[in-house]
This record gives sequence, C-alpha cells and structure tokens, in this order.
Amino acid sequence: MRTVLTIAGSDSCGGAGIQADLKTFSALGAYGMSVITAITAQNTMGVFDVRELDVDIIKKQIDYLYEDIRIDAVKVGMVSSIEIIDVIGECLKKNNAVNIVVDPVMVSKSGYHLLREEAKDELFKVLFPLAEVVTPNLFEAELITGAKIENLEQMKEAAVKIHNLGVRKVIVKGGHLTGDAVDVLYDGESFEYLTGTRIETKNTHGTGCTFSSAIAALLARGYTFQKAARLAKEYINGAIEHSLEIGHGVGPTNHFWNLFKKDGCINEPSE
Ligand SMILES: Nc1ncnc2c1ncn2[C@@H]1O[C@H](COP(=O)(O)OP(=O)(O)O)[C@@H](O)[C@H]1O
Ligand SMILES: Cc1ncc(COP(=O)(O)O)c(N)n1
Repeated sequence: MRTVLTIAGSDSCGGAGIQADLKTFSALGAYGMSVITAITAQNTMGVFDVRELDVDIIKKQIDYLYEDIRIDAVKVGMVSSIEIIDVIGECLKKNNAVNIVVDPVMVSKSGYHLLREEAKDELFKVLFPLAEVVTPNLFEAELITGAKIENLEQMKEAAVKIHNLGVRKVIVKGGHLTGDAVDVLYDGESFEYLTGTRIETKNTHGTGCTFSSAIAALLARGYTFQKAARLAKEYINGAIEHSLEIGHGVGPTNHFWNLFKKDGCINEPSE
C-alpha cells in the first residue's frame, strides 16, 4: 500500500484541512497519515478560533513517522507561523521527503487569515523550494507575485513568476475566475491547461485541500506528475459536482462519489 502524509490544520467541520485530506487519500486508494499543525474551530459558516500546536510536538509527529514508515508523498496545507514553517522545512529535509505538494493556504473561503502576515515570506523561502508542485489559488498567486490576475494570460505570467522563485512546478488554480474552471500548470518548460466544467454551487468548502491531496495521493501511487495532475482535476471536479448540502454556509466536497464509478481514479496506476 502506498502511503501519504498530510501536514495541515484540523477543520472541525471536516470539509477542509486534515479531514478533507485523509478522505481524499482513502478515496484514491492511498494510506493516509496526518501531522496536525493547528486546530481550528470551524463550521460551514466560518472559522471562529485557531490554536497553533507547539513546534516540539509538530517536530515529533513528523520525525516519529519517518523513523518508522516509508512515506511516498506529502501534502502541506495550513502552516500559520514562521516557527511552524521552519520546523516543517527542517524535518522534511532531514528525512529526505519526496513528492511534496505545497498548497499555500493563506485565507479561508470565509475570509479568516490562516497564515500569519509575517510568515508569508518564510513559506516562500523555506517550503516552496522543497515542493514538487505548489498550488496557489488566484488570490494566493496575486499575493505571491504582487500582480492582479483576471484572465488566463495573467495566470500564465503568475505561474512563471512563481516558478522563478525556485519552485519546480506550479499550478495556478482558476476556481475563482468565471467561465470554465481552468487551472494553469507550468513546469518551467511548457504550460498545460487543466480544464473542468464550472459547477454552479456554493458548496466549495475544501476544494483546494482536496485538489492538492489528490495530487499527493496519485503521486504516491506512482502516476507521473502530469497524469497525477490531470486525474486530480477530474477528481476535484466530481467531488464538487457531488458536493454536499451540509450546514448553513459553504458545504463540503464529497469524496465518495467516485467509489461507484466503474473506471474512475481508483484504478491501479497504469504508468
Ligand atoms: N465551481 C467550480 N466548478 C468546478 N471546479 C471548481 C469550482 N471551484 C473551484 N474549482 C476547482 O477546484 C480546484 C481548487 O480551486 P480553488 O477553489 O480555486 O482553490 P482554493 O480552495 O485554494 O481557493 C481547482 O481545480 C479549481 O479549478
Ligand atoms: C484547517 C483549514 N485548512 C485549510 C482551509 C482552506 O479551505 P477553504 O479555502 O475551502 O476554506 C480551511 N478552511 N481550514
């Protein structure tokens, strides 16, 4: 069984963060493990409070996993402070972590700041260079590059700028644009559009977490990067299409719709 680790925050309502990641790993046939960086008090209406865990327990969670278990891929989500980012960077380097997917989580859909303002540059400096791929949404890509993004051309420019920060591959997600949900993948040489039909729903809680975790799970399962990205896009599209009307706010993605598909993403890796 291939294994995948998420290093992220806990979302008490189960739609994003650690909980979304573990559901995605299971649905895609990988064995999931978690290192919790922070606990959020959150529901579909918003994030109401956050407690960061201390760096010592974050370090121990990571180190004891690597001491015991082969880890085939890692997804990094909410990391919130400079100290937390530094300890994660140290541990991933020391343990020669592979297939690292960094989702630069900054602000929740409900507008709560999950990354401290002063920690932004540390995230770029410490974790971006370790990543196989970084997956900013439009807002995050704007913050990283300092440039407004309103169309595909500007998404491509942002992807190049982010790649130039020393990132191997970038996927700028177009979930917050209008029209089809098109993401721009750039690997330093060429661009690829990951295209999905836009689904008209308010229930998009956890879409970014689900997408980045799907890439990590599929890399763990041995797919090539391009194939993992395309299948992850297919997976998130279905997870949004079948998203759940739970709670009074922004409902979560659904991870188990594809178990009923005959030839979906859960087949054995073909390459
Ligand atoms: N309404 C939608 N219909 C189809 N795909 C969507 C929709 N909203 C987001 N996506 C897709 O979900 C993935 C996550 O993107 P996004 O929602 O932009 O991330 P984040 O949660 O980080 O803001 C991307 O592949 C994006 O294109
Ligand atoms: C613990 C945690 N991590 C990430 C997100 C972002 O997800 P979204 O952008 O869908 O609110 C979140 N709300 N909570």
